[in-house]
Amino acid sequence: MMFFEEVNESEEILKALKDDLLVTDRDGRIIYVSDITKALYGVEGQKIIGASVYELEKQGVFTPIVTPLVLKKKERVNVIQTTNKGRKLLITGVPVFDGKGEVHRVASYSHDITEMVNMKHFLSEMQDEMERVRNELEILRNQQMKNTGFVGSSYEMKKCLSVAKQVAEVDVNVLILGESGVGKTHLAKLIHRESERKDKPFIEVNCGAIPESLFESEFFGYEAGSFTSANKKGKLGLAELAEGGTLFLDEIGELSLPLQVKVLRFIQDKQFYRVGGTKPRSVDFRLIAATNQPLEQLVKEKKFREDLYFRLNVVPIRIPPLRERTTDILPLIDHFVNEFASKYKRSRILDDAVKQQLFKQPWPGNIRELINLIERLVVVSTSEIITIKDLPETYYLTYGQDFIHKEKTLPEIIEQVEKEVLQEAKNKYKTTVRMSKNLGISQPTVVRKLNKYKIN
Ligand SMILES: Nc1ncnc2c1ncn2[C@@H]1O[C@H](COP(=O)(O)OP(=O)(O)OP(=O)(O)O)[C@@H](O)[C@H]1O
Repeated sequence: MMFFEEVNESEEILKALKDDLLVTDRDGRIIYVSDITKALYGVEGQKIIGASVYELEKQGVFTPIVTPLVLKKKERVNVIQTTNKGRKLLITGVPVFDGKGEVHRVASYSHDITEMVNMKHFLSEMQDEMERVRNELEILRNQQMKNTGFVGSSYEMKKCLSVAKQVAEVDVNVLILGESGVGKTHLAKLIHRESERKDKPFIEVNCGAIPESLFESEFFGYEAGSFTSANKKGKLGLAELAEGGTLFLDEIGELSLPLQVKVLRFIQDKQFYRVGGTKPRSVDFRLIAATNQPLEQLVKEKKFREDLYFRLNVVPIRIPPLRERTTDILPLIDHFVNEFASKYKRSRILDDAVKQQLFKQPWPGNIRELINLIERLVVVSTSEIITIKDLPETYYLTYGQDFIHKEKTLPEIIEQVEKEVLQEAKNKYKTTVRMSKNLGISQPTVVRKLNKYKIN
C-alpha cells in the first residue's frame, strides 16, 4: 500500500516538472514515457510504448536520439533534439546500471527550449540590426557634421567666429540671429564641433517646419497608444535624441505662444513628459537657438514670451547679411567654384567681370543664394571660363537699374558705391598710401573711410 502511494507520488512529481521523461531498455525499446509527449512529438505517449527509438528516428519523430550515445559513453549525455513538430528540446540521457555495471536502462528527460532558441536567434538578429544601425548613424552623423569649411575673413565674421569659439567651450545657451541663408546652422554646427559634446548628437529641430498639432509628439515623443494615428509602440522625441549633445532649435520665432510655454519649461528643467506619459524624463543637452525674425520686436508685440527670450539670449551672435560684409563675397565665390568644380569634375574659372558683377549683388538669399548660383554656373556653362553671358539675367542689371529697382535713396546709393569702390581698391592696392594715390584722395581720408565702412 505504502509502495503504491510512493509510485503515484513520483508520477505526480514527474508530471509537475513538465519535463518529458522517456525510458528505454538497452536495445532502445521504450518502456516508459510520460504523458506530455504529444505536444512535442505529435504522437501519443502511450502509443509509442514498446517502439524502438531507432525506428522513431528513421520516421523523423525526433533526431538525434540519445540512447546510443549513453550506451556508448556510459555516462550522462546532453543533446539538442529537433522534433517533427519543429520544437527544439534539450535532452539529458542518463544511464541506469544493472548489478554487473552494464547499462540496463537509459532514462532521458527533455526540456523544451524552442522559445529560448527563438529568443537567441531574435537577440542575435537584433544585435546585427543594431550594429547596422549604429554604423549607418555614424556615417550619417559624419556627413551631417562634415566640416565644409568656414569662409569668413571680414571683420564682422571674424568677430562672430571668435565669440562662437569662446562659447563652444562652455555649456551656455546661444542665440544666433541673422537673415535666411547667412549661415546660422553652419555656425551652430561649428560650435558643436568645437565643444566637448562633439562626439554626441547634433539634433536640429526646425520649429517652423513641424505643424503645431504635431510639435509636442515630435519634440517630446509619445507613449504607446497615446493617440490614434500614433505608432503603437510609442516614439522617442527629438529632445530625447539630443542626449549628451547639442539641441539646435532653428526658426524659434515661429513657435506659437502655447508651445513657447512648453519649450521654456523644458529648457529650464531639462525635464519633460512624453505625450501620454506620467514619468518625467531628463535629458542633458546644450541649447542653441536661431531665428531670422526680430525677436526683440516680437517680444514688444507680445508674440514672443519675454521669459523665453531671456532664457535663449544668454549669448547672442548676430551674423550680418552678405551685403554688409562684402569682403567675404569673393572668397566665398572662390570657395564654392572650387567645391563644385571638384564635385562635378570640371575645371571652371569665373572671369573678373563676373566676379565684379557678383560683388555688387545685394544677395537677399545670402550664402545659400550664392551657393545655388555658383553651382548653376559650374554645371550649365560650356566653357572653362565663365563669362558675364553665363550669368542669369537678374544678376546683370546695371548699377543704376539695380539701385532704383531696390528703391534706394541717393545718399544710400552714394554710400554703397563708395564702400564698394574702397573695398575693391583695398583688395587691389593693399596699402592706404597706394589707395590714396590711385583714388585721388588723401591718405587720412582713406583711413577714415576704411574705418567708417569697417573695411580692414
Ligand atoms: N561661413 C561659411 N562658409 C562656408 N559656407 C557657409 C558659411 N555660412 C554658411 N555656409 C553655407 O551656406 C548655406 C546656408 O547656410 P545655413 O543653412 O547655415 O544658413 P541659415 O542662416 O541657417 O539659413 P536659414 O535661416 O534658412 O535656416 C549652407 O550650405 C552652409 O553650409
